Amino acid sequence: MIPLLHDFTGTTILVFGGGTVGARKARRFAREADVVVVSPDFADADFGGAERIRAAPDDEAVEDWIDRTEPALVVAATDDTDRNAAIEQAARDHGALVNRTDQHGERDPGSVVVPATVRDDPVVAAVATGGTSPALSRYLRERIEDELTNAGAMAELSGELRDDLQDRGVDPAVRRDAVREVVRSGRVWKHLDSGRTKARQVAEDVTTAVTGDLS
Ligand SMILES: C[C@@]1(CC(=O)O)c2cc3[nH]c(cc4nc(cc5[nH]c(cc(n2)[C@H]1CCC(=O)O)[C@@](C)(CC(=O)O)[C@@H]5CCC(=O)O)C(CC(=O)O)=C4CCC(=O)O)c(CCC(=O)O)c3CC(=O)O
Ligand SMILES: NC(=O)C1=CN([C@@H]2O[C@H](COP(=O)(O)OP(=O)(O)OC[C@H]3O[C@@H](n4cnc5c(N)ncnc54)[C@H](O)[C@@H]3O)[C@@H](O)[C@H]2O)C=CC1
Repeated sequence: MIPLLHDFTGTTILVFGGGTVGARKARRFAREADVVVVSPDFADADFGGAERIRAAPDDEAVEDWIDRTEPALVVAATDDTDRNAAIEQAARDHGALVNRTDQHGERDPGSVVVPATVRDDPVVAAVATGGTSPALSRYLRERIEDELTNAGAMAELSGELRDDLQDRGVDPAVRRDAVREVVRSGRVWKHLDSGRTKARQVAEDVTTAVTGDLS
């Protein structure tokens, strides 16, 4: 399985099942999508501000919910395997992506897996185990969390320098070397701890060492 990134901004995501698993997925997706959770009852958990609707849809009602909400992704997180299978089929029939939470192993196209995720925006890292050991995904996610400290700031800083070099017409090969040096520079990383202004100065010194003085 190959991880891809998907932008769900402006879409609706429909979750069936209000247990701890439904809550975790709702939280995950509510950061950028409008999430609707349909379930006869709800765990005492954080649903990330998702809209909660109390209902216990049968297979036909599942189809109605999907028709009505036109979701980009449907999450099947009920505790009923047959119902989850019907939810998967209905999502497919509607051309939506589907996340079966009660299965692991091979998947058909359009059936997606949710990895463990670490963020320091705009940087994101994901861990999955091919469904073999979600507990390990979680543990590895915890272990790499610290690795991403300041990665977001580094992405923004090196992105700005990349744009600057592009604007100044620097040759692509030189530009690439300069940006590579910046993201690998221990000094730039160190200064990101204490603020962006100094880090930017140090990063500019690093790029100038590669490009020569362009002024
Ligand atoms: C296939 C997949 C489908 C999907 O949900 O997309 C799936 C399926 C199943 N999970 C089960 C169990 C657990 N899942 C977790 C945790 C997470 N599960 C997540 C993803 C995935 N879970 C996908 C594969 C990802 C991969 O490839 O690794 C994470 C990473 C992402 C998220 O959910 O947000 C999130 C950690 C988030 C974080 O902390 O960062 C824990 C750990 C815990 O709770 O502490 C346990 C208990 C321990 C254990 O079993 O490992 C069961 C068995 C249920 C049963 O026993 O009946 C099934 C069904 C089955 O395996 O058949
Ligand atoms: N993917 C993952 O990360 C994990 C998946 N699982 C699997 O996920 C499923 C859900 O796990 P939990 O949240 O712990 O279970 P749970 O039993 O706490 O929650 C299931 C929820 O589904 C609701 N439900 C039942 N029929 C429904 C219907 N027709 N429509 C909508 N909602 C309905 C129930 O009322 C309940 O609120 C289980 O099948 C379990 O095997 C379990 C742990 C982790």
